[in-house]
Amino acid sequence: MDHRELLAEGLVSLGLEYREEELEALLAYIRELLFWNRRFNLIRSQESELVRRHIIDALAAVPIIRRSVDRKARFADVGSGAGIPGIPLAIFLPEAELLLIERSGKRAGFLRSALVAAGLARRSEVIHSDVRSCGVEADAVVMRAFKPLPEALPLVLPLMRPGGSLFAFHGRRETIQKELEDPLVREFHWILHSLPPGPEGEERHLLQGSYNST
Ligand SMILES: C[S@@+](CC[C@H](N)C(=O)[O-])C[C@H]1O[C@@H](n2cnc3c(N)ncnc32)[C@H](O)[C@@H]1O
Repeated sequence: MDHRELLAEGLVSLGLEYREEELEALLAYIRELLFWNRRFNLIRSQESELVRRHIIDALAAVPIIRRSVDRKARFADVGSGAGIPGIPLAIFLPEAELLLIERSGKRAGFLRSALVAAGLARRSEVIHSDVRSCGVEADAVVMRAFKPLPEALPLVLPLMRPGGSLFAFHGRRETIQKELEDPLVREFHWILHSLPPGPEGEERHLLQGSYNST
């Protein structure tokens, strides 16, 4: 199957309706990623796994995010790397604003090109910075394969606007339970969503967190 067919199959399996322009934007992003990947090794998994392991995984969160975040919200993808989950999500959240925070210069360079390729340049920005010093605020923070929650929360909390949400892509429930025992993690209110399993049947979850500082 080619990328178009894999994307169409994955979107149908998620029950996510799509328009041709969204599929084209994803394909343009994939082309840019594969082009840069030859030089910079942006994604570790096989090219054949890119769609199912990374892009469909990110898009599985779209229905949950659409239900719980304002459609004009500003999102920050922390430790965006190759643009996952921020870029696929922004393609399916057409009124959202997107900030991609990435400290690696070569990845930030790729991300700038990818935003143009995917037609997102008008409502998105790459922040080439360590998250500790990025100085931005967002209504929703998304992160995937960034750091375990006890390490990540002190870094992302200063970015979150009052009443904001955090969406952390996660794997096994057992690992999540351990992270939820941490004192700072326990100060958040969490909703645990099960996502469809990965290509090898791996457990996938989305943790939705909110923080009440009062
Ligand atoms: C394992 S990659 C995950 C990338 C992507 N989110 C994904 O799911 O494929 C982690 C990324 O976070 C970035 N990163 C790690 N610590 C960071 C920090 N303190 N500030 C900004 N970016 C950071 C790394 O440069 C790397 O690109």
